[in-house]
Amino acid sequence: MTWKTDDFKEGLTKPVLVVGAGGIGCELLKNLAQTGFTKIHVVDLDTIDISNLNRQFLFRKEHVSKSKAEIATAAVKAMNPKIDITFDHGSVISDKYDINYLKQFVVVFNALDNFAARAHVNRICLAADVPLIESGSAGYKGNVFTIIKGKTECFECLGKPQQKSFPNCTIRNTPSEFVHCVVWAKSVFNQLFGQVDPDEDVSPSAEDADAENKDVEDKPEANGDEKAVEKPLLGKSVREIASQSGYDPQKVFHKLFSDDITYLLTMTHLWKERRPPRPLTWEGNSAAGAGNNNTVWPLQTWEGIFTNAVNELGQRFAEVNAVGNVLDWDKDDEVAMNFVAAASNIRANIFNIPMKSVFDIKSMAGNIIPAIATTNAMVAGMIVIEAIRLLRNGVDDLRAAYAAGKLINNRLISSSKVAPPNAKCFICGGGNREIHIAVNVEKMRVATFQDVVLKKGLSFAEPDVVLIGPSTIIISSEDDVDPTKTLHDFGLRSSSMLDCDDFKQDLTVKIIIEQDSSLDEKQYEIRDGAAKEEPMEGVASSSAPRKRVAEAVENGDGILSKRSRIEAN
Ligand SMILES: Nc1ncnc2c1ncn2[C@@H]1O[C@H](COP(=O)(O)OP(=O)(O)OP(=O)(O)O)[C@@H](O)[C@H]1O
Ligand SMILES: [Zn+2]
Repeated sequence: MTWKTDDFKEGLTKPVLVVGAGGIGCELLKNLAQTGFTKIHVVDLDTIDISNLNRQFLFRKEHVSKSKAEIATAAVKAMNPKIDITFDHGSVISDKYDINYLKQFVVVFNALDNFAARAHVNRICLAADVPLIESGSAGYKGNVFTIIKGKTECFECLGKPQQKSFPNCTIRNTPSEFVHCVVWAKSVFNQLFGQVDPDEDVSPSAEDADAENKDVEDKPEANGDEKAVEKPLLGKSVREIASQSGYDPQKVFHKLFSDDITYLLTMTHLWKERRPPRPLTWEGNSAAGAGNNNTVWPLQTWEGIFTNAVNELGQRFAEVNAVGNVLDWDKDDEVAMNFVAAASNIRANIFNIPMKSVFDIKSMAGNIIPAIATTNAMVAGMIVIEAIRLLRNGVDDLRAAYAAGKLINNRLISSSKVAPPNAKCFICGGGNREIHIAVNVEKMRVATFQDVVLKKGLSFAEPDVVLIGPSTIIISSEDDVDPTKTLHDFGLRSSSMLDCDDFKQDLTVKIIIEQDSSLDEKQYEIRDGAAKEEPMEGVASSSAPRKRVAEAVENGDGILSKRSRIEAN
């Protein structure tokens, strides 16, 4: 008996939508064409970059800078001219891809690389009641699962993966892993050459973990000879020291690796159970020992590299600053990368943490998980198997498939039953769509609430927000918000209730505001009892509210439990 029944063959002629023509998308389009799908529409907003060519095999060198969707479409046509394939060079979040448009497809395939687009497609597919096959890969890991309204969990049932963050006091006072030094070094770059952000202060912190430490705070101000041990220059920021000295590398080095470390040593209780750091003095070393980027160089060499990088970046900063700009850190800018590599290695050495190579630091600092062509090929294969199951037997036959990057029971690819919808999911769970959000209404501006909380945090595309009761319009998707107004200015208080409606996603959610004056203007907390954050080091856990704090940061492509989703591909 063949599985290619007439019904199945008929299914292959129905229109399918492929969202994303990158690593997984190229493999998938080829598989769909070879499996016999005959009506395909593909959408991708990007153009081909030379770095895509190693794995996005539908593209060639001559296609660089051309539309991915267009070239992929032409390549599929060349494979089989009978296939009716069309494309859009644009975003799936654009108006064209509304719920009605989606209803023509028998299945949608996500081959995306970011949470926002994935969440949006999840919502519009649920609203249109069209099955969505979601997929992702990161390094050797990959997964595929199908989302069917009311039958399976959706993309957002497990909540949004939180970016790994480290307690501020660990970064500033007591680094214990190399990555803490990398995070610190990237902040130093911004403090010296970028947009100064007070939340990214790099100097020792006398707060939090050190609240009990009276040694420093209670001592009278230093005078005369004792100055070096008391509060060495902590009053001046590294930016002030740098600009007052014309970015003198010796002065910057002295502040970061001598004065600040000496200051930390005065917080004696920090070092009762830790190995204390060791201040360094600048010796004017050169970068002569530098060699292969894969090897770890001697400390003196890093000092020389640090010196060269401060000199060059200081000059660049002076040029751009003269016209009101600042520098942005970029892992592919060799000098900026060298600065971070040198600063993190010197700090690591001071804190007795083994140093690392530029290559290792680059992948830590750039948060890079390599895209691997064979993983994408495996994922695209799994997607088509799921699509065939879906077309043949519907939801009963589906499996969530994943590659864990290692053999499990001698298999590279494993699968599990599809999970049912999470009753608590605010997208597909049914019942009350309510979210409790803590903000500081006096500090948070409506514009921040719109961009950071609703769009970045909760993945709304075009939210309209009304204050329930007085029916005040807080945000209208058709008008710009007043950038000066706070939530308080619009009458929001603790327990205020908002109706948040997104026409594009056919989604209405009730938001209950909880006032928390400990939060700053860009912070918010989803108080749903879901993900918890560890308390700050040194703060008794009983006194620390163990809640999720989401910041105004783009979420990283976080990964992975058995069933969880993969954000990159
Ligand atoms: N909103 C969107 N609408 C349409 N396509 C999108 C959207 N967001 C992302 N994409 C596309 O999804 C694809 C994801 O593929 P992939 O992860 O291989 O990314 P890439 O950008 O090609 O590679 P890399 O990030 O490694 O340079 C990309 O081609 C990207 O342009
Ligand atoms: Zn859900």
